[in-house]
Amino acid sequence: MPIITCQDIVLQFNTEQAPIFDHIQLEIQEGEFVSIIGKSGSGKTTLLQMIGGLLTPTKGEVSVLGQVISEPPDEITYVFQKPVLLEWRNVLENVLMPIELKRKLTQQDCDKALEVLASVGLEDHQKKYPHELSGGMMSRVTLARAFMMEPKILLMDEPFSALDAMTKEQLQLELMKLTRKYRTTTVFITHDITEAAYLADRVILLGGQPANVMQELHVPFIRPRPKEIKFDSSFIEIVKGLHNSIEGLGGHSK
Ligand SMILES: Nc1ncnc2c1ncn2[C@@H]1O[C@H](COP(=O)(O)OP(=O)(O)OP(=O)(O)O)[C@@H](O)[C@H]1O
Repeated sequence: MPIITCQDIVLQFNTEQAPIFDHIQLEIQEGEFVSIIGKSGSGKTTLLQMIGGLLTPTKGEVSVLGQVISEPPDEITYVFQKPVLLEWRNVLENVLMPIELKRKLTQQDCDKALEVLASVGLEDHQKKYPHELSGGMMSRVTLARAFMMEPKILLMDEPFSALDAMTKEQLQLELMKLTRKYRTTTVFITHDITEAAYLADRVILLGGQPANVMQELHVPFIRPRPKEIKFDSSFIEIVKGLHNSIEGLGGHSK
């Protein structure tokens, strides 16, 4: 059984506007890493919000673990483009926050937080406050906090788009390791086609008006992947193919 199912999704924000989606059908399997690409305005964020239970479709259903959802399910954690950290809490306290919102902290929680911080290279920065961190470090804290809850499903909306190329590459590797370690099903929005193909088992291209899935492409390399695969000729062919598919759709590129 798929862990996420979008069945015949239509979404209309208001009656004066045309629908955004045209009966979208989508299934995501447990443990799968799916990247969503598409031109600006093609509905990537809106689709992610529906999967996350933040928006309800006008027609059709979104199911998570076999249950039709009407609110954000507990199994889902969201990571946004801009790191959202509490300024008055240090790195460790920010990472522990989702647990604290649910229950009293234990020593095991602190040990776990330190372990997750170590896996994103922040073991020596746990006492720092957000204003003392670089953009890449803030993204790492956000990643650590997301994995602290060991979410079954992680929804990520352009999480690395504001980072420089080297930091982005490092975070891609860390994300790949963490999703494997915790067997996290991940849906990842990006405008970076190389990033989409590098991280994902499957790339989904949204397009059209109203939008639908225009192409689904399985990336035939075992994960986790070394970063050098980006220079492999068969990988480059995949990226080129996706690029041409997006170009072929018309509309605005970002
Ligand atoms: N709250 C809203 N009310 C009305 N229309 C909306 C609303 N939110 C989004 N839209 C419209 O839905 C469409 C899809 O928007 P969405 O933000 O999902 O696209 P996107 O592919 O994520 O874009 P980008 O790549 O620029 O972030 C756009 O035409 C947008 O104007």
